[in-house]
Amino acid sequence: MKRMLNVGVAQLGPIARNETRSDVVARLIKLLTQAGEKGCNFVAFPELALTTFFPRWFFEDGDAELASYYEKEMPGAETQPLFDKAAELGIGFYLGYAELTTDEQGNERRFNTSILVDDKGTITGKYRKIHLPGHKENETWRPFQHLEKRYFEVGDTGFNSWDFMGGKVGMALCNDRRWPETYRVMALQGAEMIVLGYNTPMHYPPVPQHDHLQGFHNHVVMQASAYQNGCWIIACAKAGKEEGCDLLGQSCIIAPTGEIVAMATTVEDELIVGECDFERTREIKEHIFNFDLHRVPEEYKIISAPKK
Ligand SMILES: NC(=O)N[C@@H](C(=O)O)c1ccc(O)cc1
Repeated sequence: MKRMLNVGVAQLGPIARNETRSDVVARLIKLLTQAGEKGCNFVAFPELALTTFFPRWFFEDGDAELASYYEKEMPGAETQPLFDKAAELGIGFYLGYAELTTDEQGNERRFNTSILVDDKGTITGKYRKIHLPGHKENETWRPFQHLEKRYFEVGDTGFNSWDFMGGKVGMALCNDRRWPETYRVMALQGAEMIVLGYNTPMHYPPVPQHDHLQGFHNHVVMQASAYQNGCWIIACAKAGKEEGCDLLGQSCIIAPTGEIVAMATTVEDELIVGECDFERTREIKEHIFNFDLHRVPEEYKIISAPKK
């Protein structure tokens, strides 16, 4: 049997602050249906795909609006229709959302989370974002905030690779994609495809002279990482002008050679598709980056030493 995913990347345009979950889920279902018509059996949605990107605003702890952005169950009442439609169409998917959970001690925990759902509608894998960008306190000098470090804990799942729909698939979220370790830790577990969603502001307040490089940095890290790890990379943006903040588009499918094989051309809801053959990872994994033959981990120890 061919080990292949027909991938749809369902880029989203902006989600307004007052848009309801049900309205957003209707947009996701529309893209999912288009993907089905194009023969896809897997669809990637963005990071925090169910609401506006709320870390751009400062909220006091306990604020009701802040609380409204987290999912207490997955699927919940508003997301169940997405799971139902995907299972009906036989499409697996990746979805990012804000997760609120209660641990065994009764403490509330908040994570920036993604899941892999298979073509039968079963949640196969969960990932909680590890590289949280931004800051914790209200920094009023910024034109907008980036309070992921306030609203989420560092993920406790680690980077994993799941047996998923014929291949080995891993997950990451947004800022994780800038870090080489993200991909290498998954590739060392055999990952053949890494799926990730992102919300990337075009304006980077601490170093604005890099604003024009957002698109370049997005692709340079992912193309190099696809090649260096012999993986497909599926990258899905939430894009466009969201509540006054410009977000990068350029959602893409990157082959294990590092080549971009499909890319979004708008900053709106847009589906791009590509055939991803897991066997193509062998062109890289068995040759130039054959880890067993050519890696020299004895020389890399400093990378995993604890921070001073
Ligand atoms: N949602 C994200 O993880 N976005 C990040 C990224 O694009 O890597 C990011 C990084 C630094 C910032 O100051 C703001 C946003």
